[in-house]
Amino acid sequence: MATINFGGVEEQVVTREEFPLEKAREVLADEVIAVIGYGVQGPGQSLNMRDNGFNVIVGQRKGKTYDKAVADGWVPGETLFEIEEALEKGTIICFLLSDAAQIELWPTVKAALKPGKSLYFSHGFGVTYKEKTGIVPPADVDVFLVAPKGSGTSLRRLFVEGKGLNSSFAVYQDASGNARTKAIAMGIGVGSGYLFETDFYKEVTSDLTGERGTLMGAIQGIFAAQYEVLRANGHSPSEAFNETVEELTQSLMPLVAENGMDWMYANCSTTAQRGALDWWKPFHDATKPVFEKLYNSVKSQEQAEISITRNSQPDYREKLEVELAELRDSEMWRAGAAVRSLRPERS
Ligand SMILES: NC(=O)c1ccc[n+]([C@@H]2O[C@H](COP(=O)([O-])OP(=O)(O)OC[C@H]3O[C@@H](n4cnc5c(N)ncnc54)[C@H](O)[C@@H]3O)[C@@H](O)[C@H]2O)c1
Ligand SMILES: CC(C)(O)[C@@H](O)C(=O)O
Ligand SMILES: [Mg+2]
Ligand SMILES: [Mg+2]
Repeated sequence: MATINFGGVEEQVVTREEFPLEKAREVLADEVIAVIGYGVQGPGQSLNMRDNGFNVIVGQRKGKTYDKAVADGWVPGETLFEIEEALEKGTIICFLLSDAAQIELWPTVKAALKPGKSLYFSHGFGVTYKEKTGIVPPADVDVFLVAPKGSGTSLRRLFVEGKGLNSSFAVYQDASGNARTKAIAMGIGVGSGYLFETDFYKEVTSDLTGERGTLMGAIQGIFAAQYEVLRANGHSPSEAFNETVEELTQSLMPLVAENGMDWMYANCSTTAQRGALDWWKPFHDATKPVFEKLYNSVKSQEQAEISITRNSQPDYREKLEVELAELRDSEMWRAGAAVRSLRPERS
């Protein structure tokens, strides 16, 4: 473990220098890694591991997603199987169904978890909320997680570009005495940049907060609020969209990603810097109570309950699609589609 100073706090992280791909391949040399589910994380993780030289198979029920797996080069009967068959063949079971679907499939997965096998998650959800999910792994299997901090789509794209997402890892149960090493080897295998250690509870709590907060929920809320104010004051959709979203994603966030917030500020006018330095605090003060409410709702398991109940309904996909369509069909995001189509690289 390398000791890294994160803003004054020292943490131990695993880097690819100290745990190279070669070592990960050695650790997992005798394992058959069965990726169960081919939604978003399934393709990213399985393709990266396959390209990294691991022995990987995919388990996916028949349908559109199965066909996608075939198109991605997984071969039926050789590296692509029905879920039950993949569970049988795998020694490390990567449980990458949606969190709600994991509940339904758990009895089947549990039956396949013979002593000595490992159960791998990419979220702390299933076992942390075991009273709600019923996911209680047998005592004689290793249970660990690697949670890439980003979409499976980005995990794959960055890997192909020779880059990587950072991932957290955690061990829930160490039956073999080797669970932590296996978890790290899996983290390197799926294409992580560096790996930071956590536990299942902290992973699920921070993850649910982040995606409801700044990563997805809060950002849409703030975009919508500013766009509405600009529109109500006579600004055109293109002016409002450019000043709310397009400039952020195309110009300013890449600067933040490159070298931090002060670097982005420093590359804007002193007029902009003066205003931003004055206004970030009122935005902070206005939103902090909302973040506190959100964190408490995660902590009380209310968010887990909502997620399970809503995503277990037979028509949950259709209902999500209606809500996504509402976003897509809003004036702001329709303006966004028009703005994107006019980017020089797209025209
Ligand atoms: N989406 C991400 O990028 C992301 C990022 C980090 C962690 N995670 C975690 O990774 C895990 C997988 O998430 P995901 O977003 O890739 O999942 P997903 O919602 O894309 O679903 C994955 C698969 O589940 C299958 N499925 C759904 N219901 C099923 C059922 N009843 N029986 C059998 N198969 C069923 C689908 O066919 C699909 O292949 C979750 O624990 C999630 O929290 C996801
Ligand atoms: C990609 C995210 C938001 O980080 C992940 O947590 C998810 O649930 O999809
Ligand atoms: Mg999440
Ligand atoms: Mg996440």
